[in-house]
Amino acid sequence: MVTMAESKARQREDAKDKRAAHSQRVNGFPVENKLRDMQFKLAHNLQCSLDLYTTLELFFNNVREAVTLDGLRYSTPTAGVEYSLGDQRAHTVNYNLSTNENPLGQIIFSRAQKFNESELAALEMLLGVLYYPLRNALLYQAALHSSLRDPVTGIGNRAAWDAAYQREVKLATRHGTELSLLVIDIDHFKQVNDNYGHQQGDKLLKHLAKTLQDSLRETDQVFRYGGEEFVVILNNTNAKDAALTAERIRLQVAMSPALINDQEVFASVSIGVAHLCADDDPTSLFNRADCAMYAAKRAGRNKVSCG
Ligand SMILES: Nc1nc2c(ncn2[C@@H]2O[C@H](COP(=O)(O)OP(=O)(O)OP(=O)(O)O)[C@@H](O)[C@H]2O)c(=O)[nH]1
Repeated sequence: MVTMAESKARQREDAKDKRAAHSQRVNGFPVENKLRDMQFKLAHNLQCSLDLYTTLELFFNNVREAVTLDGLRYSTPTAGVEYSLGDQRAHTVNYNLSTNENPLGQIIFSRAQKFNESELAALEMLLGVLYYPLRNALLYQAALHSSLRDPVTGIGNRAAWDAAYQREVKLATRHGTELSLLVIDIDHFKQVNDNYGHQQGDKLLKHLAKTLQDSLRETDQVFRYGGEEFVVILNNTNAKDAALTAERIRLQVAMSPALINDQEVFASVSIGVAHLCADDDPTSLFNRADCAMYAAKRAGRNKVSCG
């Protein structure tokens, strides 16, 4: 049997529970307390990585727990990043992000239905948590990028080459796919330095890196190995096509003068080609391409030789 006092107390408790439930969710949408918990959880999760793409994925997945979203697009022209997550839909909301005047890029949320005011407020609250992790991820990416770039030519440096080469040989060996390698050395480069000075020599290196990149497919990878030597990894490329590619590069270099001290200076390159065989490892493949390059030099320069 329930007394009158007990019944009143129970009614008071029920009303309290209802108010609490209401403050957690209105029309299926989480409000203040819940959002604060989500902000806290998001801030915690975003501490887990300095990688830009992981940061954006964590953010997207966490925000989706608070607001229904189909897609997110992030772009920053300054860092050359464009990244999409989920499915992009008709209704979008854009935010330009910055801290202390430093641009951090643009985020576009999208979904099939319109966003309402309280959802926009929630997105903005959660975006507030993203600013500093995003800034740190961008700084980390810039540091990583510059540690792997050759400052003279802007292409991958020796460290980038080492990592990429080991990885590509391992992958090609494991999957049984074709892989070829070019070792490219500028002919008589010392004369350019001697005649025009080191700064102009650097200009020629830059010009050559661009000519190489323009002569290759996007999936080919070109690096400055050191000094006036470049290396190119050709994925999914057999020996015959690698030799044709090398010949195309040789001709392109010979036909594209660099502008040095307002004069057109023609350079040439000697190229060694090697194709990955069943019993090759990264060192043996490289040595064959390198020896072939020296054979091309001995044969008179401005030549392609296959090892
Ligand atoms: N400007 C400039 N010169 C460099 C750089 N790195 C190496 N060099 C120069 O590259 C030249 C290489 O000379 P060598 O090894 O004799 O080769 P080469 O003159 O190209 O002759 P061959 O390779 O035999 O055709 C040297 O003068 C180096 O100082 C660089 O970053 N910038």
